[in-house]
Amino acid sequence: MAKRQIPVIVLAGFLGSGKTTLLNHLLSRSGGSRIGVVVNDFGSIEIDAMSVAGQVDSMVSLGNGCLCCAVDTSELDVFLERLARPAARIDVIVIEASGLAEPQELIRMILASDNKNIVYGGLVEVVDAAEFPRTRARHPELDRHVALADLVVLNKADRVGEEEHRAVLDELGRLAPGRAVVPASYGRVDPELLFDRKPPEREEAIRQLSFEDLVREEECHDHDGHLHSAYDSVAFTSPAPMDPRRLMEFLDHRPDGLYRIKGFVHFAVTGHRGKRYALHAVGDFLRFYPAPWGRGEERATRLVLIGTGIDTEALRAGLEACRVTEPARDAEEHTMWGVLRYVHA
Ligand SMILES: Nc1nc2c(ncn2[C@@H]2O[C@H](COP(=O)(O)OP(=O)(O)OP(=O)(O)O)[C@@H](O)[C@H]2O)c(=O)[nH]1
Repeated sequence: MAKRQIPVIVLAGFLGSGKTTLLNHLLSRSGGSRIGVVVNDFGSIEIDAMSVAGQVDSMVSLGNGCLCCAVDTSELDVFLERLARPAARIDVIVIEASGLAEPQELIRMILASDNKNIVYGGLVEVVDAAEFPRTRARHPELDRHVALADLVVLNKADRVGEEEHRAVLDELGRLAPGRAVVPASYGRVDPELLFDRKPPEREEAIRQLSFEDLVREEECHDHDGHLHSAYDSVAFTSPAPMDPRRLMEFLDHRPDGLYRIKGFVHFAVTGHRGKRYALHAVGDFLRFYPAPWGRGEERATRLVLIGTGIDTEALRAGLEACRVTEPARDAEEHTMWGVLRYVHA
């Protein structure tokens, strides 16, 4: 009997659309299936790797740079090999691309892989319902990403009204005719949609795509047209706690081009020292998510800022100015009020 090949699914979507959230949902709802995960961060701190729940033995992380350019087929193969070895007992592999990756490059790499144990399993494109019209206007290449998708997840349905939702759905229908578009909130899709999707016509579509992609391989290695070529990132780490008021001042005045912030913040404030504040900014959206620090986890702030036309040195200096450098007692609780405004969903 032929050995079953492990499907490799590419999970893509623009910065902050909800890929890690969807991945965590899949991991928590995988039932008996074992999911191998490859995460890829644009910044040099592996925030995504730290945000993927409970993955230790079946996750590999490729930090610093988009997978589509920073890694070539043979390097990706090494990681896929690790996950696809029989001892790992993996049923499906999900590659979470960075929010600025070119999905077609990843697909091309998977199709060009020498690994006989894996097979390309499709592209899932996550779309942020609230941001899509604006993001698309700035990055028309997103239309192409949506058009390549086998499944489009229209995420953050909770953030838009009925009319806006319908308009984005219609637009996606035009961009990816005949493709499944699944509305979701917090990435809560039925895992069956991803793991068990093999209608015959899809295989044909993939074959055509592979041919085109491989023929265009040379052109594709000119990365100037890639989404990430216009973006810069700042990675900031500080063992010193952050001053909540100064940090809020910094966040409230973040420049327009600074589209995405993610990571964890350490505050030395009475009643909050034991909490790791996950921070997410996506466009105008800003949220903190407090959760206890892990046992033995180093208390430090680790942030990645990603944007276009940003002054990276000024941003770094701005964050450095938020550090509490003088050793003192914990700050009083009311200094956290500005942060707490952004805690509830
Ligand atoms: N309101 C709302 N927020 C969501 C939803 N899905 C994700 N988020 C929030 O959006 C932010 C970004 O989510 P992530 O899952 O980190 O997005 P991502 O695509 O992995 O981000 P990058 O890796 O930076 O590209 C987080 O604050 C999430 O909690 C949703 O359906 N509704």
